[in-house]
Amino acid sequence: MFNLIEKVKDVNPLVLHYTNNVTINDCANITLALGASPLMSFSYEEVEDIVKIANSVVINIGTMNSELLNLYLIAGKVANKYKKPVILDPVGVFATEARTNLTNKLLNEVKFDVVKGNIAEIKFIGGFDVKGKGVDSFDDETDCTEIIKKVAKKLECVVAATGKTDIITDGDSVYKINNGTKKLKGITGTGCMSASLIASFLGCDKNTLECATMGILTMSLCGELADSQNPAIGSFKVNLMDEVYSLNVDKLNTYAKIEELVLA
Ligand SMILES: Nc1ncnc2c1ncn2[C@@H]1O[C@H](COP(=O)(O)OP(=O)(O)O)[C@@H](O)[C@H]1O
Ligand SMILES: Cc1ncsc1CCOP(=O)(O)O
Ligand SMILES: [Mg+2]
Repeated sequence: MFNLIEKVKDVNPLVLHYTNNVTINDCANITLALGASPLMSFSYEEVEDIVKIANSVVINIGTMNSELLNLYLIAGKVANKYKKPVILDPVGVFATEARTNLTNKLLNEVKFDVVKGNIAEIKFIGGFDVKGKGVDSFDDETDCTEIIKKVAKKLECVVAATGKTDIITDGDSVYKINNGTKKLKGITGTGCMSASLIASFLGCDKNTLECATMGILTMSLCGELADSQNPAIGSFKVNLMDEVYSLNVDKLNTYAKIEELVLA
């Protein structure tokens, strides 16, 4: 699986984003740092043409508005039509009824390959009680593996839930990642950027579970490495980008704290 870090650079997939206007620039830059090509769009006019040329599609509802609701739906459906892998980031799904309704509509009408959110967002989609505020999760205390597996079974796709321990599962096999640093919560967009990383891997390989795992591992591990000298928060963000740019198989072999649980 770690060889995907080289494959993504060789393939240089085109990663189409329908994303929020808070972290859009960071998503573009992290995609480039990993070795893929970002493309952002807010246009109805080009959906069909632009999805056709993309290798993968991100739909992130973070700053949705009434004009964008249908765009996300159309983009998702066109991605399905052209068999392009598509990932949903249901940012703040638990925060407002409008976000909940949009997410439910997307999940009902689009077949997603991956749904990625923080643990509170994913638990909420599964119908569980959550601890969160706005776009942030405070749901880190207990092991949520069984809950996240249930959500993956319900959604019939790979689910990636981020937190102190990241959990990635297709409902049967599970990867748990114990890299990371609290500082990743101190800058906005580390969740959004994780979706960009997953989509970059999805654009170059067919193993959805491994691509999702590598996307989350890249963020958590690079965050940990970026924090090794305890930099202040602004420098941490710069270091994070540098670590993603220089991540390789050797570093993954040395530092990844990843556990695989396979169905007995
Ligand atoms: N308490 C924590 N300790 C270490 N890493 C964390 C912690 N919480 C989140 N992370 C990491 O931060 C990144 C973003 O996750 P998260 O903050 O859950 O997403 P979001 O930004 O969507 O809310 C992930 O790589 C995750 O592993
Ligand atoms: C703060 C904020 N508000 C709307 S979208 C957004 C960015 C959320 O980014 P992330 O989910 O990566 O924390
Ligand atoms: Mg998020």
